[in-house]
Amino acid sequence: MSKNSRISQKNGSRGTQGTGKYGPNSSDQHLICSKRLVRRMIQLAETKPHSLVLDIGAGTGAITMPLAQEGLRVLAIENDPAFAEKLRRKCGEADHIRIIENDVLKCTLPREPFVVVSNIPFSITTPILGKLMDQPAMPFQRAVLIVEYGAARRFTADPITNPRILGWRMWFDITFVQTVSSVHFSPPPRVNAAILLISRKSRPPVAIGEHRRFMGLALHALRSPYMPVREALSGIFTVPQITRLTRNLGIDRNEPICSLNETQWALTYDAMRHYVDPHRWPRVPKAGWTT
Ligand SMILES: C[S@@+](CC[C@H](N)C(=O)[O-])C[C@H]1O[C@@H](n2cnc3c(N)ncnc32)[C@H](O)[C@@H]1O
Repeated sequence: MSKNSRISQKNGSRGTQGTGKYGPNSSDQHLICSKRLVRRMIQLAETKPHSLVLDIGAGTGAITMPLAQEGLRVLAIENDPAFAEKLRRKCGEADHIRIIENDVLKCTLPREPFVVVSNIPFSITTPILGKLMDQPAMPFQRAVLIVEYGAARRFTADPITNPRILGWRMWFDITFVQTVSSVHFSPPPRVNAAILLISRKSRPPVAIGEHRRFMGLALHALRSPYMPVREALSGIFTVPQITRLTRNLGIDRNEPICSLNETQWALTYDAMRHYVDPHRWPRVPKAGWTT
């Protein structure tokens, strides 16, 4: 594995197999105990031979080991010292598995294309997804993740009311694959889980180079998601421009702004770029913004 491929919480019941109650993740250690579930996840990842695959929150290797057996290059990230040590012992000298004992949120992601197959710690689901998708220019390609059921529903729901999720869904397809019963984990979490599939859009409706400016529009327009389109866009477009735009979008000016789908957002962004004076464009958010 190249040097460049370095990887520069609150619910569920308490786990007891890692550092346990004195460790960093005592409520986040629900280990997979179903080989069939792991096989399904690997199948959904559609990796190519020698793909670089990240296992975020690798635990004792329920996903890492089968990934390595497929001949894939695996980067296993685990911040519990006891789990990391168990994993190191299991992996032995395997040179295509690299273990990073660190907090995933402090790691630098690889600079080469990579895939993620993980049963992630539920309590940091949003920060992990943000790390993967807030900067779509990064080489992250695809993820098969076990997340909490409610989170999987939230990230795939329509209408999209949250600008950060809109930003993710403009460049990535996010799909709810299936519910996963809590009996497939040890100890079982209090809630069911789900498989979430994320894949980079091959033809995103807005170019990657426009991402920050698009986020300016999304943050401004969705500041109050159920506001009528005519009001939400009034600081940017003139009244005649809004009339023309809503006609082109095939919607009523009084519909809530959150009712726009990804294609309609792209058309709105395009109209702003072409017909609106730049001094009326919403401010571009600073690097590191989140909502
Ligand atoms: C749900 S368990 C999954 C373990 C293993 N992948 C499995 O499926 O059996 C989540 C794992 O993430 C680890 N973890 C929690 N917070 C973390 C963080 N900030 N950075 C890295 N690993 C973390 C926990 O120690 C735990 O091993």
